[in-house]
Amino acid sequence: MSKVTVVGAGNVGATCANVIATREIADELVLLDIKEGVSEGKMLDIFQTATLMDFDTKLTGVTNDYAATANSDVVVVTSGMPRKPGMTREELIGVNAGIVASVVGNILKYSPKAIIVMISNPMDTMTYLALKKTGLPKNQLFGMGGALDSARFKCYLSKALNANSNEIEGMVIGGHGDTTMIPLYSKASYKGMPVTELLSKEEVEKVVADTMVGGATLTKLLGTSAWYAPGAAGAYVVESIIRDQKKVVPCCAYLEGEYGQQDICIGVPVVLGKNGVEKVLELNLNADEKALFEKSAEAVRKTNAILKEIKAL
Ligand SMILES: NC(=O)c1ccc[n+]([C@@H]2O[C@H](COP(=O)([O-])OP(=O)(O)OC[C@H]3O[C@@H](n4cnc5c(N)ncnc54)[C@H](O)[C@@H]3O)[C@@H](O)[C@H]2O)c1
Ligand SMILES: O=C(O)C[C@H](O)C(=O)O
Repeated sequence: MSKVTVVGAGNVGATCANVIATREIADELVLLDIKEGVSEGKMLDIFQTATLMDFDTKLTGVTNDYAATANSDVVVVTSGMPRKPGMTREELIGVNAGIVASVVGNILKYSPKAIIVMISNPMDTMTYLALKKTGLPKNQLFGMGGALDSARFKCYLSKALNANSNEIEGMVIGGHGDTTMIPLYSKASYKGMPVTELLSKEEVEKVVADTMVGGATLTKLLGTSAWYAPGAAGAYVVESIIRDQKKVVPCCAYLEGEYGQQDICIGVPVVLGKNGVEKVLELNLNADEKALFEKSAEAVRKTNAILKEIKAL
């Protein structure tokens, strides 16, 4: 029997729960929020699609009742404020640091062995904060950003190539920020053909730029940040853990020397299985990509430093 909890029943949390339920990724699913009745209502609404969508995941919605989350195998943290148009993710640090710290403490009281997936923004820094606060081993807590950014990269590549996005390989590493993401176009391919041989330099540059501001573009269109792809990306990483699929997914993992970095959580390809982050894969980056990774890590470190200034760490 597998059990998953999603904390935060807002746009991303409820979408993630909906995908987990409809795809029957877990036997049991709990959704928790501090807003009275919201999780209960959303889970009842999802339950009422069971006969229409043909699934039988056991669903529970609770208001701040962590006892109901006990013995979860995986917990997804989506609680916190989303950005508004014109804001960066980093500006959310002050509000979200307190929320994330209290949520992970509560989760561990009832599910000390749960694999924790951080989604709240600024995600790289929230992952670092949660890891430092809890002292959990690095396999047990990581952040989701690269799965989403890579899905966006493949979406923009498919548009540029006029090709099926499922037949495109592509990965985004680095920080989950408008200026810190690194879409690895040199390694992206369509059916084994490098995209750099299929698109002009200008076309590739546009795909990269669009990917990096993928979240900001949607925030401008929607008035708040996106949820369908973020929620599905959350469910995707949960599935790899619950089903021990060993998928290679770029995730925000704690580095101890890999990619020349120490004491930082940042996006790199990892193997995701029942133990969470089971391995960090070291890609052979070219000189430009290495320089971009260093710059990205520097920016993430700058945001992490704010945690001390605001006394969150
Ligand atoms: N990492 C990513 O790829 C990614 C993608 C999308 C969104 N996000 C981030 O995810 C977060 C959620 O986004 P959203 O669009 O769902 O926002 P939202 O406002 O729709 O939902 C957030 C929910 O968190 C709840 N919440 C707040 N404090 C809580 C607490 N202490 N305990 C439990 N629940 C609490 C709120 O009541 C609300 O329902 C934001 O920080 C956003 O920036 C990250
Ligand atoms: O853009 C945001 O602020 C939310 C999220 O990080 C995203 O990329 O959709």
